[in-house]
Amino acid sequence: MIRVENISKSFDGTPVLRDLSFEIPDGRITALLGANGAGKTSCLRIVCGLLKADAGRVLVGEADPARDPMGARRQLGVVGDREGLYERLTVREYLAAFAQMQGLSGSVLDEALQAVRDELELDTLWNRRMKGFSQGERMKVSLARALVHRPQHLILDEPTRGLDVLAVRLLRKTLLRLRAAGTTILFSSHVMPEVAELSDRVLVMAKGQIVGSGTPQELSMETGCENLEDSFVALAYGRHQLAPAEGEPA
Ligand SMILES: Nc1ncnc2c1ncn2[C@@H]1O[C@H](COP(=O)(O)OP(=O)(O)OP(=O)(O)O)[C@@H](O)[C@H]1O
Repeated sequence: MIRVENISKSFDGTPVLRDLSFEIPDGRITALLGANGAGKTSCLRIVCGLLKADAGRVLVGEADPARDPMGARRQLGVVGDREGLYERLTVREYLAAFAQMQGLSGSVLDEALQAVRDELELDTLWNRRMKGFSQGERMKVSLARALVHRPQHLILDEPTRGLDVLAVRLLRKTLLRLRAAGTTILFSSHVMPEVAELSDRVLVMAKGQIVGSGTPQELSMETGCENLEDSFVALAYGRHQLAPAEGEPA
């Protein structure tokens, strides 16, 4: 379980996260939705221990990333939205280095590498240097890196951005398999059909606060809207934004 308790964060005196609290249960896929600038990435970076909150506390399992970064990192896999890869390394070398940093060695390391190679269909990329990798290839490597140490918790910031259909399907299949195995999954996205299809629970964020949470169906009932996109607009921007644009059918 991931628990966020009363987190606040400001940049240069401007509040970005305001007394934010929520829980992410095990064995479920939770989506974090919010407008551009709502604070999703800042929130995820705090959960991962990459950014320090001004106030409040996070628990990843039993570990607080601010006080016990190594303990939290062992239980966390992270797929960020703007990360770089070490382009001179082959995929195998890169994943082996990360797995070693997580304390894996010997036959355990070899088995972990083989497992992500098979699961993420990395055979043809395995011994290639990563320079020039396409967006989809980079996503596969990022996901493999996040999963190589079999973490209980997985955090993904806009994981499908720029991916083609097959890459999205592979990601979706992987997330569903991890959910079935009990993994705690939190991802941010702007793609409503994907969120509606994949997530058990949705958190809607606006101006650094949670303004709605529940299953997509619960959010529809709460807002009286037919679909997740309209529910999101009503919660995040206000119902007046649901009025049809000029030229659109009412
Ligand atoms: N390091 C920083 N320094 C100053 N301001 C920052 C910093 N990081 C984020 N911000 C600001 O905090 C606000 C929230 O940004 P954040 O990236 O968390 O939003 P987001 O919901 O992930 O947005 P998007 O959907 O556009 O990626 C924005 O106004 C952003 O400009």
